[in-house]
This record gives sequence, C-alpha cells and structure tokens, in this order.
Amino acid sequence: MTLKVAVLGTGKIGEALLSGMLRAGWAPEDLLVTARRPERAEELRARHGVSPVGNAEAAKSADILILTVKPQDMGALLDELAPHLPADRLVISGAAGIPTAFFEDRLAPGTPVVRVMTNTPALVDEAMSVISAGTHATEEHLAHAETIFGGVGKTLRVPESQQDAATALSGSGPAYFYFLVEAMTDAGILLGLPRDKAHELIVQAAIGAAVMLRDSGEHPVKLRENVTSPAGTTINAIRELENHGVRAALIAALEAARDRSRELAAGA
Ligand SMILES: NC(=O)C1=CN([C@@H]2O[C@H](COP(=O)(O)OP(=O)(O)OC[C@H]3O[C@@H](n4cnc5c(N)ncnc54)[C@H](OP(=O)(O)O)[C@@H]3O)[C@@H](O)[C@H]2O)C=CC1
Ligand SMILES: O=C(O)[C@@H]1CCC=N1
Repeated sequence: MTLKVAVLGTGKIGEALLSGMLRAGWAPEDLLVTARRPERAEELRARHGVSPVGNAEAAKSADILILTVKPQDMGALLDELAPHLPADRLVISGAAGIPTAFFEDRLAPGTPVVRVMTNTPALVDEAMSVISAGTHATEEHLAHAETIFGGVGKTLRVPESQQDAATALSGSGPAYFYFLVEAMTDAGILLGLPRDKAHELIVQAAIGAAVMLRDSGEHPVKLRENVTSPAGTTINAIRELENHGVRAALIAALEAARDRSRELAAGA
C-alpha cells in the first residue's frame, strides 16, 4: 500500500522537501500540503500539482505528517492537529530546537515522533538531514524518515542529545559558507576585480574545495598544506586569518547557534 505523506506548513524547507519527493518519484496524489495563506496553497498546487488541504484534513488522511512550521508556530499547530490525529500516524518534525518530548506531550499517547534537521541544499539534492527517534519511534519509522529525506541528500542518525549541535553545524551550515563567499567576493573587489568575476572565482574555488573534501579522503589540514607553498602567497593569508581570530570566531559562532537551538525549545 502506498503511504500518504503530508507536509504541514509548506514554506522554504517544506517546499524543498516536497519538490525533492516529487523528483524522487512520489506521485503528486500521494502528497498533501498545508499552508497558512490561501495564495501560498494555490502557489504550491500550481507549481507542484499537489493538493492543498487544511491541517485537520491532513491529520485525518496522511500516514506520515512532516511538520515544517517555525519553532514558534509549532505549539499552535499541534493544538490544531491533536484532536484529529490517530496515535498510529508517524509525525516527523523538521523544526530547529524542539525536542520529540514536546510533541509526545501534546499528541495521543504512543504517537511515534522522529526529529529531523535538514538544510536548504535539499533544493539541489545535496541536503544533510540528521535524524533522531522519539520514545515511540521504531526502526520502521526511522527508515521512513530516511527514505523521505534520503531523496534530497544524505542522512545521518544521531542521538537526540546531539541535535542542537547538528543544527549549528549542518542546519545553519550553508549560511556560513554563503557568508564567506560574500566576504571573499568583497575582497576581490578590493583587489580590483569586477564583481561578477570575483564571484565566479570564489564560487568555483568553493566547489573545487568541497568536492576534494568529500572525495579525496584527505584530511582538511593536508589539503590546506598542499595549497600553502613555502614563502608563498597562501601562508600570508593564513597568518591574517589567525591574527584576526577567525578559527575562534567560527567556534564561538557555532556555539551560539547551538545555544539558540536550545533556547528555541524553551520558547516554543
Ligand atoms: N530555513 C532553513 O535553512 C532551515 C529551517 N529549518 C526548520 O524548518 C522550519 C521551517 O523553516 P522555513 O522553511 O525556513 O520557514 P518558512 O517560514 O519559510 O516556512 C514555514 C511555513 O509554515 C507556515 N505556517 C505557519 N503556521 C502554520 C499553520 N498553523 N498551518 C499551516 N502553515 C503554517 C508559514 O506560513 P506563512 O507563509 O503565512 O508564514 C510558512 O509558510 C523551521 O522550524 C526551521 O527551524 C530546518 C533546517 C533548515
Ligand atoms: O536559522 C534557523 O533557525 C533555521 C534552523 C537551521 C537553519 N535555519
């Protein structure tokens, strides 16, 4: 029997996942979406050929519900769903910070909950999705989450205690790389390059470095040493990065993201 999957709160992440499921071969008639605004619901129908429904309808008809509203909106969504949701449905949360216990406390006793932290490269099937089981989630439930999120990239199981750290690394991770590209493109401007050329050079350097990190099997230190010639150009840049505390700044930045993920649980 084909499972029906509903994406509830289909914004940026929900739509990325939806489009990935369609690319992976899910039939539009097996996918339901919900949105808060009617114009958004119509946009999703027009773009993807899926059926927008209300949250209560999704709770009644879907076997798997993927909740992709903002953490701050999750409590209200669960209040809406709880009266309609049988305990045998799998609930997958895509929200930052919110623990599986938050869902278990608000849904029918025994409801299986899986927590997933994905990221926006789901749009190009290069997501990293980090998956943890709640109290009642079985191997079969985790496998369902892996099938869905595996369609848009890699998946990794972690204990739920590591989810806030994973959110800081891979959930938010793409933003750090975009920030670096933006800053290095500005450096290109300072060095006299036209912006479009500076952008192209840095983006290709990023892609080349990313593929080597993934495929060469070499440690990042070795890859960096291979670029860093004695008395050459690269070591001058590395000295400046160290002088400006970039390594410490990155450690502090990711720690702050981890802390914010913890706070989101308290604010939900
Ligand atoms: N953006 C990212 O890179 C990542 C985000 N996440 C997590 O994914 C979740 C979504 O983030 P993102 O996609 O960026 O946010 P968006 O705001 O783009 O998406 C959330 C959507 O939920 C809708 N919504 C809110 N309440 C309801 C409701 N009761 N019923 C139906 N729809 C509702 C919103 O409607 P409206 O348009 O009216 O506001 C919005 O379209 C968050 O929990 C975030 O922590 C996880 C990993 C990465
Ligand atoms: O910034 C955020 O809260 C979300 C979660 C991870 C990435 N974006």
